[in-house]
Amino acid sequence: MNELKTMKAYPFLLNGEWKDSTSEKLIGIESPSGNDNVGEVQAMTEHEVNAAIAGANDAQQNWARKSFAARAQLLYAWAEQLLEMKDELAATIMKEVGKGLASAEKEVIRTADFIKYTAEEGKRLHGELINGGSFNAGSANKFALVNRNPVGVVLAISPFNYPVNLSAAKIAPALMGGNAVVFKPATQGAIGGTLMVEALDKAGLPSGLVNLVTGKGSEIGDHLITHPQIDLINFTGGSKTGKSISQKASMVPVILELGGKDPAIVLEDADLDKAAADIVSGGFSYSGQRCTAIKRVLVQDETADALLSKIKEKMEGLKVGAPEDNADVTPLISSKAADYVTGLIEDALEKGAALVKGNHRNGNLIYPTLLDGVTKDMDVAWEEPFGPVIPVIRVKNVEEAIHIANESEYGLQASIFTRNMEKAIHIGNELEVGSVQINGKTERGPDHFPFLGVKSSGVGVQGIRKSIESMTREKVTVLNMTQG
Ligand SMILES: NC(=O)c1ccc[n+]([C@@H]2O[C@H](COP(=O)([O-])OP(=O)(O)OC[C@H]3O[C@@H](n4cnc5c(N)ncnc54)[C@H](O)[C@@H]3O)[C@@H](O)[C@H]2O)c1
Repeated sequence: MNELKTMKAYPFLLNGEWKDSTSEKLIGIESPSGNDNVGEVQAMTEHEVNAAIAGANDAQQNWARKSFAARAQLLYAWAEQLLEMKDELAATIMKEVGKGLASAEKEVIRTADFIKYTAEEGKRLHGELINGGSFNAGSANKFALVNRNPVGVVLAISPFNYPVNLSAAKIAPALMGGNAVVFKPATQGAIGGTLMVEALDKAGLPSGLVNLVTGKGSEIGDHLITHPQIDLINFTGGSKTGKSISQKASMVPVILELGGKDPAIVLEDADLDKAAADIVSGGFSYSGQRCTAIKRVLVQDETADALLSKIKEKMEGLKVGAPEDNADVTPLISSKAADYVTGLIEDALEKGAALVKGNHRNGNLIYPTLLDGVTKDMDVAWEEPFGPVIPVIRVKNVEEAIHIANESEYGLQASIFTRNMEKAIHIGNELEVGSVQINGKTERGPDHFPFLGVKSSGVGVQGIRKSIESMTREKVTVLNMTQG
């Protein structure tokens, strides 16, 4: 494994061995700035994918018999190894997905914390004993022992934007629950994913318990998700892919974390400085390439001018440039992604939106862009840009803000900025989203909070305890006591 670091073509881990694919096909990974080849990963064959799933299935039998304490030991060791590899991992995340170096380092540290907390939380997963007599007197001689059992082999498919964190956020709870994992990282993000698995391997991973599958999702995705030995699919990515997975994975449970169009609803009594600061960091950090980025602002007309001028002012503080320089706004993941964002901006401007700031492009780097006067006929009012553009939609009143917020196909999170807590809670109750943030930006975490999306934003619940629960199932054993 020592040679892994110096190789440009990264191998995959199959049943305890690091291998090159017999396909002899490699997938090149370019940095988002487009001027650096970060490395290559293997395009695995269907035969190799089958071996990965079969190996995981075999390894799971032994692992399921291990105590929670023994499973936790592997996770602690994994977290240690990740921290030892922090610099290498952070540099890889930076180059591969164009994230500022400091944020990339934070991603690694947060991941190690996540894994350790998962080990702790897993050890506290106690079963339950239910007395039948609480339903009716005739059942008083029955006791249900309710235990949590693994589902079997979990297929973990992760997106590019947090290639280490969102992958470990599937793998660690799955392992703690007694499952084996077949892990398919996003193509861009696959090197970070590979190094993360290397850390797990160094930590003493039993052979086959986590197998790494690399290749293009569009080529091997269907084969993976319809494989009969996959027992649960845990997917994070775009809503289109997620929906197609849920349709094809017939009778196999799915957990889907998908796209979002999180609104920030700003009322006239809000602390506008706080709202503007949160909108700027929530909308533009990592160039808006976050599922929970603020992706539209709904503001009452009489407050809009003051809010816009504060947002504009705070945008001056954003650093735009290279991930190596810790910029907040860096080149987008691909030219296709940048073209998409440019198209949304152009459509809005053609239809009469006012450009407050930005709309400047250099390669895949799009400068933070603020649009005022966005109306419902513009694509940017509804589509997820996954880029640094914030559309501001002016509304007459709170009811209109709630209506437009709920008209979206997405329902991940929403922010409400107001000093009136009762009003905030009322609005929050009306919003069709998984989480509401009162006086704060939309964001994932802390990682032990439940995390979910509704409508096209997802199915199932994650968050450390919830993730373990979502990837295990209850098993009920009924003791029928002899009456007497
Ligand atoms: N809700 C959340 O928690 C959350 C978190 C991060 C990202 N996201 C969403 O992810 C998207 C951005 O990530 P992305 O561009 O990597 O998403 P994507 O859907 O393009 O890819 C996600 C993963 O799916 C794989 N994939 C592609 N086609 C597949 C197929 N047919 N079958 C199986 N797998 C396939 C990809 O290789 C990758 O590993 C955004 O929409 C964002 O909102 C959501």
